[in-house]
Amino acid sequence: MPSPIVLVADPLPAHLTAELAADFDVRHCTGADRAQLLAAVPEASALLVRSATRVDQEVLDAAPRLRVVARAGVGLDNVDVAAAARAGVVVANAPYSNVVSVAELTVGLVVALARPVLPASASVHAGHWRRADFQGVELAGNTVGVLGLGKVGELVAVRLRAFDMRVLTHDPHVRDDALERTGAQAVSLEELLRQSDVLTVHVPLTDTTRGLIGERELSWAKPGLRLVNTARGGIVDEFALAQALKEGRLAGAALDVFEFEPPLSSPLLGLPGVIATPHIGAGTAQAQERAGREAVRAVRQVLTGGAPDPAA
Ligand SMILES: NC(=O)C1=CN([C@@H]2O[C@H](COP(=O)(O)OP(=O)(O)OC[C@H]3O[C@@H](n4cnc5c(N)ncnc54)[C@H](O)[C@@H]3O)[C@@H](O)[C@H]2O)C=CC1
Ligand SMILES: O=C(O)CCC(=O)C(=O)O
Repeated sequence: MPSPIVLVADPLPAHLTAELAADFDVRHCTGADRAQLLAAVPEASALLVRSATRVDQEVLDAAPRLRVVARAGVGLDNVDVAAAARAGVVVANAPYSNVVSVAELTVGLVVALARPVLPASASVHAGHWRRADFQGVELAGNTVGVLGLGKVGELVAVRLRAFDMRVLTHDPHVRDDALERTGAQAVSLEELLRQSDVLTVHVPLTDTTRGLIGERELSWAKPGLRLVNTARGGIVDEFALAQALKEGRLAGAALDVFEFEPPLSSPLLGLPGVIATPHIGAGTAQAQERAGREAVRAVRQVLTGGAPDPAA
């Protein structure tokens, strides 16, 4: 009997896909466009993705043999989980694989907004020595608002408490033990914006969180707010954010994620005070190894008939 086909649609560590190739027919279509994906998927029993490949009804309809979609990462907004369930396809993600990496990048971005490290470095490289141009603010004593006190939000809160920041949070499902571990105080979304010097976004992108931080919410912002989003584009309205930055109501923003990636037409690109990174929250060797390993394990479990771990 021919080996089941495992289609690798986004880049994963090569040694992990090589391990799978010992038992399955592993085929790669990383960097493929939509038409190439739709042409490759009909034979596949398993599909391995990260965040770039959209697995929607069209892909599922084109894949009658598909048994598992394994997401080497956390967010499942690129997978139509309900449609997969209807089609009897298991969806597995890697919920703890990269949360430390995302939290660490977030803290780095919070620091980089408070102290203008990036423009100062560019200036020195350009041959200048302008110490007075790069005055920042101390984080100690500032208030950070953590929007979404889940796995990443909690790690961020604990790390920023170590900077002597006061931590507020807004999360409709917040658990008491998370508040205890972080020392965060739960407030309404409006209070979070009114009181925070730094707002950091850690909610998933869903129908209810799309546009959660828009024009109205930014009108509540404490003057000089610095905003960090390492969760998903689409949660923060990019046009409303650009307007608030242009009007000087916000002091800066750091974004790892954009509504459309790459964000070629984002109003935020080129704005002073905006730090932009190319969705690298999970971009560490350790996170990629863990996420890839969990995804590969899920594929193996489903294709060999073991009980799969459900998506979290
Ligand atoms: N930049 C990157 O490379 C990465 C980004 N992410 C993003 O980070 C997000 C968060 O990850 P985790 O912390 O692991 O998820 P999680 O599921 O552990 O936590 C999310 C939290 O958001 C809360 N929440 C949901 N709706 C909310 C709302 N309307 N207002 C306030 N809080 C709300 C939930 O109650 C939960 O506590 C992921 O969904 C993913 O999109 C995750 C990994 C890598
Ligand atoms: O590295 C990736 O695929 C993106 C990570 C991510 O955004 C996630 O795990 O939700």
